[in-house]
Amino acid sequence: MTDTLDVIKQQIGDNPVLLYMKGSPNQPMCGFSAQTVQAVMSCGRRFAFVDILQNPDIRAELPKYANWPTFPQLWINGELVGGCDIVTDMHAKGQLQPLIEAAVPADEEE
Ligand SMILES: N[C@@H](CCC(=O)N[C@@H](CS)C(=O)NCC(=O)O)C(=O)O
Ligand code: FES
Repeated sequence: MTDTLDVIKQQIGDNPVLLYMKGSPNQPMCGFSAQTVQAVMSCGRRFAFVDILQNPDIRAELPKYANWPTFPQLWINGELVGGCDIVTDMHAKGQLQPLIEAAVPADEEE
């Protein structure tokens, strides 16, 4: 349990933009994850992801740590932004792009 929490904290701390999702960006395994990853990808910056279907321990522990019951979860700069509803809404309002651009400056891209 403690180990899983350490892994989660490290992932969140190490990655300025991190998406916990079902499946992968190229092969999302749920419509909520598909919509969310599409919004994140459209912002054109590199981001990390964790497939929680491949990591049942994280699937079990993260909702408690995050105080957020479902997936996907988008974390930016160590803070939970939200799930599919919030992320797609922010994207529609033009609020997601500036947030991601600020977290991952273009000149840090490879
Ligand atoms: N309204 C939610 C939809 C996400 C959702 O309902 N996710 C469910 C089904 S994919 C979930 O993660 N359930 C817990 C689980 O599968 O571990 C959002 O905005 O993210
Ligand atoms: S896996 Fe069934 S709604 Fe996401």
